[in-house]
Amino acid sequence: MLVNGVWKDNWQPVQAKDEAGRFIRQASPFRNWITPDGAPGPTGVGGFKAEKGRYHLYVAYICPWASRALMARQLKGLTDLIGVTVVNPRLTDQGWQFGGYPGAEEDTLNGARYMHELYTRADPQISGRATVPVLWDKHTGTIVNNESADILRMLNNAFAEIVDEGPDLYPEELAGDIDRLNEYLYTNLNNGVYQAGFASSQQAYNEAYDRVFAALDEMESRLADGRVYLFGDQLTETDIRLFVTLVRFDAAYHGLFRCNRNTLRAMPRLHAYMHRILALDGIANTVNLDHIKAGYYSIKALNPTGIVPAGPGEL
Ligand SMILES: N[C@@H](CCC(=O)N[C@@H](CS)C(=O)NCC(=O)O)C(=O)O
Repeated sequence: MLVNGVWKDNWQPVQAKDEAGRFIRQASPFRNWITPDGAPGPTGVGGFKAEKGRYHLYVAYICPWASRALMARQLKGLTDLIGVTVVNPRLTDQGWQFGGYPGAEEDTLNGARYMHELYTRADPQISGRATVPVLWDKHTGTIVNNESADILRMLNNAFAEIVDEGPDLYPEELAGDIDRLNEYLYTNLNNGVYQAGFASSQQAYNEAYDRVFAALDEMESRLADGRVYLFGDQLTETDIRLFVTLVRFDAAYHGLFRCNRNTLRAMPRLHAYMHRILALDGIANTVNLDHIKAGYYSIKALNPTGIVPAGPGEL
């Protein structure tokens, strides 16, 4: 991680935890928004007007948070407006690296070798982890935002005056319900699997495991009335947020993170729901099973040998 702009290479063992051994995720420092006219968004400062070719996304296919942003870019028809660079799925002592793995790309935009170089370019004194996703502004040479919840929401309408495509992922009439279900799913499932995986006490693991499966059971029941998506016929950002965890479940969380009461495949409605979303136009391009497995199983603190399991071969 970065400390006052300098990289300290003990990345892996230093996951933050509370007194009961529960994994704590750090808050994202860059919280500006792209808006149609460059006015400030809900957080941060203004100056980031929606323009074709001005912004770039740095992502990892292994990463569920980055994949939220990739999915929104795809669903909202923004692939020609916002470029993407995919990092190497295997974590190094210097964090995320560019190139050096099939499907990983060099940083032709900024010429960085590691993601942390972009963070210090944006803020030479920065402290913290150099996470993905990063939404980069080519005009000012800085990070607009590195919080996937913000990026997912801003891509829903920031570019609406240039490209008006895809479903409304945050319809006004559902906003309250979406916010509530997002929070529930984040706490219990999206972050819950990480809390199970990075727990450093039995108690912390047990708590997280119970919450993960309670949430999965609840979502399986929610789909029992035959609804297509979580809120009915309309795909929303909550579906994206659930999907990115489901699509990694059998390949990474079931084994590496010990969320092993059952596989996702054993939950027929959720499994079919996951495939329904995977089949949407362009979404399969945002999912790379090889990167997911190679990436998660490269976390040395959890898998010192680095051996990547052969299965599951398909989702
Ligand atoms: N709150 C952030 C979390 C992003 C995050 O934790 N990304 C992970 C990959 S899945 C990462 O980059 N980890 C590198 C690190 O922690 O050093 C978001 O949702 O955008």
